[in-house]
Amino acid sequence: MPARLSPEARAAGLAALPGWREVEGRDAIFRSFKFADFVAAFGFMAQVAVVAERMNHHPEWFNVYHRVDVTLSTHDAGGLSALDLELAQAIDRIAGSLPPARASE
Ligand SMILES: C[C@H](O)[C@H](O)[C@H]1CNC2=NC(N)=NC(=O)C2=N1
Repeated sequence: MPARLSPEARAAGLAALPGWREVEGRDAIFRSFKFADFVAAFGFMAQVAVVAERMNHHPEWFNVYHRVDVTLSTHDAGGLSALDLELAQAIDRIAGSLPPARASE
């Protein structure tokens, strides 16, 4: 069973994930992504799904058109664990490998 991060580990982990923010009133982190279009957003979700399944650690997410909102927390630990930091890093790598949304969007 994954353990919740200590305050020090949490602070260090979040410092290494500048695109993510803490969720108000919940021990979780959040990031919103925008992609070139719906197919790119879905391709992102498909790639993340493979990593999440391999880790047995799954995101809470919402998709509308080219946007994907991702929330990470470890349900079994009741808050943030190292698995969330690891999955967030993997998610950022996948998102960074895809074409970004046009600046106007
Ligand atoms: C039974 C299964 O291994 C557990 O429910 C796993 C699945 N994926 C999970 N994902 C997340 N985010 N938190 C969990 O505690 C978790 N637990």
